[in-house]
Amino acid sequence: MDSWNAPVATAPISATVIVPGSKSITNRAFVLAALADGPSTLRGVLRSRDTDLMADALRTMGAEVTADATDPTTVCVVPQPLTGGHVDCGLAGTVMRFIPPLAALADGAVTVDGDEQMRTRPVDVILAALTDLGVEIDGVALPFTIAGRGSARGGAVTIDASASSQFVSGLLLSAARYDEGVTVHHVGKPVPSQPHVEMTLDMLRTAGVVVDDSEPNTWRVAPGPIGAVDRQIEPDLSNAAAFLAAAAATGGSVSVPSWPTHTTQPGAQIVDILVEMGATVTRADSVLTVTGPQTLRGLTADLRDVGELTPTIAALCALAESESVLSGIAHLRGHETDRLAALSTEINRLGGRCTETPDGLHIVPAPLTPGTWHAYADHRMATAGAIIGLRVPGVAVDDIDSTSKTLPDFPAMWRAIVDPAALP
Ligand SMILES: O=C(O)C1=C[C@@H](OP(=O)(O)O)[C@@H](O)[C@H](O)C1
Ligand SMILES: C=C(OP(=O)(O)O)C(=O)O
Repeated sequence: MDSWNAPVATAPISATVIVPGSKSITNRAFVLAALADGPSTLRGVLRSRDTDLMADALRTMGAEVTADATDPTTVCVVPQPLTGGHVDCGLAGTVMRFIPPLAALADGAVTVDGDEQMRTRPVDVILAALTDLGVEIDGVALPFTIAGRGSARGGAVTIDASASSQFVSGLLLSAARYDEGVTVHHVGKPVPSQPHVEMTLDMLRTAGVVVDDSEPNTWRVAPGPIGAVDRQIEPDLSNAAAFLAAAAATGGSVSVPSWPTHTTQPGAQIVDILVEMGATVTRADSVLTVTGPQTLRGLTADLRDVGELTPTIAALCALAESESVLSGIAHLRGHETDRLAALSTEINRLGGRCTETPDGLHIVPAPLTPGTWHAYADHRMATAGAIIGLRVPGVAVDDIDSTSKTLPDFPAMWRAIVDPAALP
């Protein structure tokens, strides 16, 4: 694989970026549509490795998932009786954690496997929960097999979801189709990425599912139909964050149209974080614009709710003029790669000063030097390298293609904002 020379910003970046649909909303919408009481139309769907894997998984299990011939981001999903099959989850946490509860409703065995690197990402909690709910499963890690029986009993289950909010979301998304519904009770350290759980609840309610979340750490989904929807998917705000960070890093301005007024996406919180680091933000109609400061400040923040923003934020912290303490993100050790180890190794490789703490990172200003930035097959590590490369000449990202996990056009989009004159 060829390494990619990160383009250097020779002037403050000034750009407008059209950001494709949200990975998290797309993959939830796919699951709900496959379980719904009629055909759904999803518009503004993200087309990327993670979302195409989800579409393939549902097709394998019998659902009709068809992209519009002229607009691949408009997808029609027609539910069909679910059957067994083989599912590849790649490196997509949403596929590995959202498919097993749905597979329990299939008539036949569903085997699930994924990338080599996926085998170390936690999945045992959701498999144990399904076993408690009466589902027969062979395996506690990838590859595993769910013995779908065409229906599942459901009931109440207690889990420790501190390693991933996706354990909760996965169980809730299919829960209405279980005979007794499903009640999930969490015990243990706090559930990370709470906005992603809110996103699940919000999308279930939009589909007419009755969910009770009135007790802390307990979610009750009543049995019943899941309504078909015609849904416009919001831009992916965590992907948008990398482009807004380019404005923050270079003292430039980046605008993102169609920024939602209300959203459950944790990526929206990048705006407050960039303001904390010295940026200014304006909004005109639906266009959000971030303008970077002359001097980027370090950040002290608990990122538990917004863990997936960490690589983007850490890249900015490595460029900042004061120290940063990022906490609440021990669970990132189970993301696409151990992100705390990866970020500290790569920042230090370029001459930076970053140390891992038990639940985060401590980053101290230091001049950065040229070198190779390793992505570890992690899309957000790759974009973090690109952000640092804006300000540090000679940074090469070893695997920029890993960005295809959620944003296949990233290299061209990045080139377009840094060096618009070079466009064909
Ligand atoms: O439900 C979702 O769509 C996601 C939940 C979060 O996972 P964790 O709770 O495992 O961090 C987030 O990091 C991931 O990118 C997407
Ligand atoms: C943690 C992430 O992804 P996944 O859905 O694979 O968990 C992410 O996109 O930052």
